[in-house]
Amino acid sequence: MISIKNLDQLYGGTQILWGLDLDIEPGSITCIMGRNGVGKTTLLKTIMGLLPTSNGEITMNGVTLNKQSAEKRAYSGIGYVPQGRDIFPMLTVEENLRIGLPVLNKKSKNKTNDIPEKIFELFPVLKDMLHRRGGDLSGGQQQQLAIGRALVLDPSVLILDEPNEGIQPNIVKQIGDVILKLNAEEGLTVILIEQKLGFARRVGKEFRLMEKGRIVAADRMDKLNDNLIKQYLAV
Ligand SMILES: Nc1ncnc2c1ncn2[C@@H]1O[C@H](COP(=O)(O)OP(=O)(O)OP(=O)(O)O)[C@@H](O)[C@H]1O
Repeated sequence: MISIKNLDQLYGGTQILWGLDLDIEPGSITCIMGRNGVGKTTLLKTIMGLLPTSNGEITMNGVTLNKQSAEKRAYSGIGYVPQGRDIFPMLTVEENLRIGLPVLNKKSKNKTNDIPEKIFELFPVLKDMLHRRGGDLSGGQQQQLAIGRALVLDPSVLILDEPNEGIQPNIVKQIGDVILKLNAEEGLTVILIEQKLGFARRVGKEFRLMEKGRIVAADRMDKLNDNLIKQYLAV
């Protein structure tokens, strides 16, 4: 479904991604893993169109994304939850969630002013906190809001950049449960950067290990062995 071929990415004169190849199958949950600074976030931002594609090709369902804006990619069904969440702190939870409605309405025949009930079923806390400002929520609640906001767009692919960074274990568990449920029940394709091995093993079906801007190992999650961990993940 998403296919990346020979992708280079540079910041100014510094090359970060080097001829990177990556295939993401529909309905998969793929953990992108690797030490700090290997280019994981840069890869996700390039898939999302937040960085221009320097060289190489990114396609989704056979359509080339290279020249499409991030907004167009969101319309095409790619949801993105950035590192650090990026919710609007001065807007209420409801206002944060409503931001996705114009995209949803453009995609579907049934126009709505209502936030899909599904979001509140997945994250009940968002209903309880509907009128609170985003900035007043805890870190874990903000992460749930950021994921909820991405899901309002009804994406077919959800991209998450370290969703569990700095979040308490019970909310990490809930986020994992939501990812597994959406994947099992709706076939949602998920790509996430994950540093926590336990979470990656529980939720991920596939792994891709990165080093120095390249994918250096790719397999099913049950094949992530101690040698690979030692070589590419241990610090
Ligand atoms: N806007 C930028 N301008 C210049 N260099 C950047 C920029 N953003 C990231 N870099 C550099 O690109 C390299 C890859 O960064 P990136 O954030 O993609 O890595 P990462 O694997 O996601 O790391 P982490 O696990 O620490 O988030 C790093 O050396 C980083 O310093």
